[in-house]
Amino acid sequence: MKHVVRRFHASNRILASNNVTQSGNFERTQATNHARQERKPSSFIDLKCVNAVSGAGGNGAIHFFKGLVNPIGPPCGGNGGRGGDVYVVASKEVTSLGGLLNRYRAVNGGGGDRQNKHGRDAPSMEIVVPVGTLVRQVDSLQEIALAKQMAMMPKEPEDAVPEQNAAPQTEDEVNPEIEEVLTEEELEEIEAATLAEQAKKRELKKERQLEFIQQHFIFRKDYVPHADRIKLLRSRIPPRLPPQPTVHLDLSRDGERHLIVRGGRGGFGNPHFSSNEIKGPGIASRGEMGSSIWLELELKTIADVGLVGLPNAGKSTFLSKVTNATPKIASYPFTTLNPYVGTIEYSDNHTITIADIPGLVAGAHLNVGLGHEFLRHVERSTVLVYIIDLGALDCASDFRVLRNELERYQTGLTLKPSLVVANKADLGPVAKENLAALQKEVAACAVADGKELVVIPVSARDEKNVGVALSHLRRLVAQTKKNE
Ligand SMILES: Nc1nc2c(ncn2[C@@H]2O[C@H](COP(=O)(O)OP(=O)(O)OP(=O)(O)O)[C@@H](O)[C@H]2O)c(=O)[nH]1
Ligand SMILES: [Mg+2]
Repeated sequence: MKHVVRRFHASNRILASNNVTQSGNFERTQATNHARQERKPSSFIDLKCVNAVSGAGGNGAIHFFKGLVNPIGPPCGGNGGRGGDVYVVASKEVTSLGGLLNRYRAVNGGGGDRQNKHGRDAPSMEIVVPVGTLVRQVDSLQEIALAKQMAMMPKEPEDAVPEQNAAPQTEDEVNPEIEEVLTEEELEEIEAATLAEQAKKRELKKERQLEFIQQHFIFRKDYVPHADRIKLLRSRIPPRLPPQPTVHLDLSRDGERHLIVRGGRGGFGNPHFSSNEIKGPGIASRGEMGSSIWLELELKTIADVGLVGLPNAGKSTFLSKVTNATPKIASYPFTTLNPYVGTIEYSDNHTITIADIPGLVAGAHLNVGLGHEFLRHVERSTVLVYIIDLGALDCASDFRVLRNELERYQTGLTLKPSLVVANKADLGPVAKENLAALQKEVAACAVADGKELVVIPVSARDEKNVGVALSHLRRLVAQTKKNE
């Protein structure tokens, strides 16, 4: 049998300090400490938040051809280039989110130049993620904090009566009592003050308008546009593009590529603004700003088969015998700390991918052991394989524990087409006795679910009966895919 393997990087999965102990459960004691000491920190990460920022467009330029006759010739400022887009790409060459940066910032577009030279368009930037990554747009941390703050702010009582604003008095409606009291000079002073106030307001409005215009346009040195030009320029501001839809992607194919944030458009050089009225425009437009969004990336392995079992049941041994994956195998629990994916290659070159994940224990949903977060890696498997240790004290109870944890992770997960591999069948009479008890329990579950559930005794270590399990797996995967 030929084997091809896709392997996740070694893990630095955080061994969350978890001292929860329940009777009958594994405690994360010496065994896990052992595993922790033996493993060097590495980069397996299956959940990550990244910030994607597109590049700003380049500014348009203000230039004029200079001739011998005419020192200020026709306008020749080039347009600005486009800012870089940010894409997300799925690649089977990448197996973890561990290598991703926290921020992806695309380059800004180049500015325009003299002699109608346009700025260069910036290259796009790619966030390369493993196949099986889910990409969701989320609020930035600041936005989440702000929303929380707003929610905590006391609301205005509904029955509060709004303050009655007295209608402004016009000149003719001056309170007669005041008129009686104020002298003519005093009234003139008030009038002058009001006029000054109004002039100040007008000035302020003009300043604001200019500021707004300057956000979109660049002017030749010392040029301050008049009110009519400001009005004209306002009408020349390019309309905004429709907002991009919220990002929500499931990257399941190798090479899949999606636009995440669009780069800003480049600004126009001054020739764009020449017209019959304006022959030598000292104006160019600025490039559009880039956009920034936050993405939550979650890796959920897509394999045909997902192996689930208690620690030490022999999942990694099984994987190592049916593929050429080389997971660590040892006689202490929690040897496997991050998912592995291997490929079973049948003699007719048919292939099936199979994912081994860290062991589950009772209470994994409460973060006992390594927790049940790793189940995201079998969630999307076509078929589940329960690996049960026939040397354990109570195999039937082990099977119940596994099913319970699967259901707690995701309701209905146990209804997936499944196979029970009763491992360590080489252990003699104990194994035989346990196998009978397990078969009884599995049969009861199969009846309750109305599903076919077969138990295949194997010895992964001695490679006994493994071929039967593989044939059964192939049939189950094919059948399920056909029905989908
Ligand atoms: N007797 C016997 N021992 C086995 C068999 N399969 C695995 N083992 C032993 O069981 C122990 C655990 O095997 P692993 O494959 O590391 O178990 P695991 O389920 O991957 O364990 P975790 O990664 O800790 O969850 C090792 O000492 C293996 O040699 C088998 O078929 N028979
Ligand atoms: Mg293992």
